[in-house]
Amino acid sequence: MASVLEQHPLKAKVESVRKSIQYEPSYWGDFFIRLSPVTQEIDSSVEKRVEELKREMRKVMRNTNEPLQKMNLVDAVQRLGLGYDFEEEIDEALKQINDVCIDDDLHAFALWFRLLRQWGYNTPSDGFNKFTNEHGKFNDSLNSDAKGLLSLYEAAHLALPGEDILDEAVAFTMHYLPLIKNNNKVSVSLAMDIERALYMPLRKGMARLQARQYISIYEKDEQRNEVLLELAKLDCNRVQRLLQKELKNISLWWKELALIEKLRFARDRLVECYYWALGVCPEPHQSRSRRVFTKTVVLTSVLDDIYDHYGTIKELTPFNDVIQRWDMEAMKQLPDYMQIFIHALADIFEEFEKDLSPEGNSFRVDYLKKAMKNTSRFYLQEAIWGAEQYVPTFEERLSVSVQTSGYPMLHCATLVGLEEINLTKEVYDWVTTIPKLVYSIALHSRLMDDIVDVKIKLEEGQVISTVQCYALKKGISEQEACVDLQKMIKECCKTINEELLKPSSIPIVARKPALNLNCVAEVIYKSHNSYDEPSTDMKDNISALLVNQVPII
Ligand SMILES: CC(C)=CCC/C(C)=C/COP(=O)(O)OP(=O)(O)O
Repeated sequence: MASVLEQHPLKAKVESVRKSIQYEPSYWGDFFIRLSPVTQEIDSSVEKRVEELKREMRKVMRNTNEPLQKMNLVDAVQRLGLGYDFEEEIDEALKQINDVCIDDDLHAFALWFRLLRQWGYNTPSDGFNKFTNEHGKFNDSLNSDAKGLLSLYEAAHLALPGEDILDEAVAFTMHYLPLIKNNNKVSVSLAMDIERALYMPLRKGMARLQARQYISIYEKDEQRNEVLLELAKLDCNRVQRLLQKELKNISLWWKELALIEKLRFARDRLVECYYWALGVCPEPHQSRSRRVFTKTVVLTSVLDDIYDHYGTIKELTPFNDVIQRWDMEAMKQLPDYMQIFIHALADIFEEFEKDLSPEGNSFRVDYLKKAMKNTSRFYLQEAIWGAEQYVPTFEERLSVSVQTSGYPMLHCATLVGLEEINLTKEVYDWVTTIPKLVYSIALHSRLMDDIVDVKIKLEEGQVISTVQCYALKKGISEQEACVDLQKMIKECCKTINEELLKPSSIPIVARKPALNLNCVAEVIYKSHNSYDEPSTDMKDNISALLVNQVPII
């Protein structure tokens, strides 16, 4: 069969130029390899104390009956990153809360709504009408209720498509929260929480990062539960030691592979990829998922650099053919750097197969292989468009760039590594067909990435982005296009919220990673492409999660 390039009418125009781009070297170098093993030893007395505190907390959760107290407790447990250990208690508490009629207190109602929606209940939003006037606007009398406003703001990020009242809630709270934050009647912890929320609402942040930040807020809260606070701190440090060990092993693999020493044009971002994995699979037991994810994404990053910057079109077409055929013999005709890459790729897939086959799950790896082939195919399409200076329509551009966001493949990679061994083929068929949920996270991350990159000058031979295609379609400036695309991003978030509600034939463990992938995109592409150029924020976040222990007293 003829390759995409040969079929293309503009083939004659393709003249290959090797582009070179200099990325910053890895900020972390060997840092995680050199971490001393003493700090990684999990102290058995800490383990013992953690178990005691957990037992104590289970009792507290079961014995708390007053609805608002119960809700505040569930919220604190989840926000402190301990939800994974109290699933049954939370489930039980939310079943009870679901049947309770919440009064006219804004904080209580908004918290009730958010906790239930987060847990997959399709709680109706019309209960917010009691806080609005006859024109559908929130009552200005609420503007001094700092806690209520914050809860309303957080709840509004759980909106489904068409829930205009929650758009109104975001606008209303975003107007008043910055004003009320500095009011001296607002407690220190509440002011800190408002500041955090305005920067990153709960629904959009990475769970472990938010847990680390919330420990610093919760310890200043006069109504804190001391048992819960101690547990959160010890657990955070304990999990950090486990993650350091995990990252050390992955870093040793990466060092031994020495891919970047051989392919100097590529980004060296192993630690950032692990941070990405930690955002998607935040629970301590999800070690295999993080490993599969990290190895897949770090090689995808190199693949992206081969297609975007280094490979010439003449090299890329046979390179893609070899990936499509997954034929290691056929790669001998390729340049050395491509052979080195393909070897590394084949090796990780072999490792995944070996890992999954004893539990009868090696079939999962076939799905990931297919997803990787797809990504390569679409990367090639972009490279060809770039070389030909082809200007796709917005719709054409989207059909490719949603795929090259990498998110459909990375969702699949997460499901490949998942520790739940009984996931059926139906789940993998589902993710591979790019259902609404996966499409929405892919579109969301693509648009976020392209919006932050819009200030970067197009390299010679690079295809124009979705932002530029949209601006051309509408006859508007790139800045105006960004405003419209931001609205599209908001709609994606609402669709994602909807797709995460119960019931579904796809278990929540397979859908939840989509939300987490979305949150990582929010954090990484917030104001800048912090994957390409790791920002101070990103370095600080990585240090908070993987380097600095929480002070215990
Ligand atoms: C989500 C994935 C796959 C992460 C791997 C690393 C990667 C390709 C990041 C995006 O880089 P970019 O901004 O250069 O991407 P693109 O070339 O698609 O614009």
